[in-house]
Amino acid sequence: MPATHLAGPILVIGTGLLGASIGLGLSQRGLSVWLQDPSPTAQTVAQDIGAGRILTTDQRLAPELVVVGAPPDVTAQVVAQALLDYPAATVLDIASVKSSILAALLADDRLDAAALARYVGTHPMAGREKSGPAAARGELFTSVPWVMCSHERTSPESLKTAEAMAIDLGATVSRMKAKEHDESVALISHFPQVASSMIASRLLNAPGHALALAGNGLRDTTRIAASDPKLWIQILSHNAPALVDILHGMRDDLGRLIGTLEEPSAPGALLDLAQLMGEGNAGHARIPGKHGAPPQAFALVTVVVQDRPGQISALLSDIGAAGINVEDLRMEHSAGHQVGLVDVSVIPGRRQELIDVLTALEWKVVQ
Ligand SMILES: NC(=O)c1ccc[n+]([C@@H]2O[C@H](COP(=O)([O-])OP(=O)(O)OC[C@H]3O[C@@H](n4cnc5c(N)ncnc54)[C@H](O)[C@@H]3O)[C@@H](O)[C@H]2O)c1
Ligand SMILES: O=C(O)C(=O)C[C@]1(C(=O)O)C=C[C@@H](O)C=C1
Repeated sequence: MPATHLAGPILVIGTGLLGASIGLGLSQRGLSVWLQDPSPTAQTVAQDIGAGRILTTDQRLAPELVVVGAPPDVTAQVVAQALLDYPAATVLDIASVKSSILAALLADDRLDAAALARYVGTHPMAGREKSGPAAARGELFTSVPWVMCSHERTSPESLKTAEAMAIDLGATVSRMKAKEHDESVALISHFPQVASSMIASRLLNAPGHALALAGNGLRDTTRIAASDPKLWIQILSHNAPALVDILHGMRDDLGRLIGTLEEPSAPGALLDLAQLMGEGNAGHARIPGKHGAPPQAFALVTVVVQDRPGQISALLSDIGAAGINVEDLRMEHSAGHQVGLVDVSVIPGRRQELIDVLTALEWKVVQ
């Protein structure tokens, strides 16, 4: 069983995708996890998948840590109640926005300095375009950034407990003030969500024969357009000012692009397009790799697999048996074909060895 830095018990309030994933990950580490959600279905499914045990109303608990996994709109209220109900516990939330929740807690006159000292606002930079506990994954947080937004009154002990949980779940901890966090995620999370939704909304009236041609370009840019609108209207409205600044910049770029494409043979038009694409290349190259490694730090090996059950696990077990760590994995299916392409990312020093091992085992490696 993996080591843990926590003692438990831990209470997760709000057992949807994120809450149940946290419960699952901590339970897998042998910690005692309790679950609570106003939706009886959400807490039962979370319990059924192994995220912990449902806390009944007559049970008394003295948790070391309370994790609030509720939607942003109600997070401050649930955190405040948990601080009052569990006077010895650290209480953290994982909502995607931080300033509005902190402001509501600081303004809550039921909470004294000692209570506020036990609150830590946090945000794991991991999720899925699905919601609810059925989509939960214990390993969701492996190698992802987890931001700690302590405030002026947060006690060092509570910050340490919150960080211990993130570390236990395999995340990389970083620290930021709430405002700096909200401005950062407006750019790297909330704007991409809006852009993806806007691209996908162009497809509403697309003819079937055009959609039939959809490849990975469209799939890559629209995966998160399937995200839950109920959650995102809360996130976007709580972080509106930071997002509006970015959208103004995007509007300027779009205006420039439209102007250029309206007269593509005008002098300088192609240079303008090249500049726009080049700026995109440069921005993309700045996205860090896994573990905060420099971009493109991993080497890619592409393997052809038959489209039948057990192929991926057979491939992964062959790679594991060779003692090579898989840093990332992507699968591509070609419509109508009986094969798929699996992109395996490994550290560059082991790429050739992986190709040799897989080729010897008669896997078809695309060179
Ligand atoms: N989905 C993501 O990708 C992602 C990633 C990082 C952080 N977050 C944040 O995590 C939180 C949960 O998101 P999710 O994706 O798990 O949503 P979800 O819809 O899957 O789960 C939310 C759960 O909260 C419960 N809930 C509703 N009102 C509640 C209340 N008053 N008290 C307690 N529980 C309540 C719901 O019944 C539901 O089970 C949100 O604040 C979100 O901003 C989401
Ligand atoms: O990968 C996804 O599907 C996500 O929605 C993840 C994502 C992100 O933008 O990276 C979305 C919102 C959360 O607040 C944190 C993470």
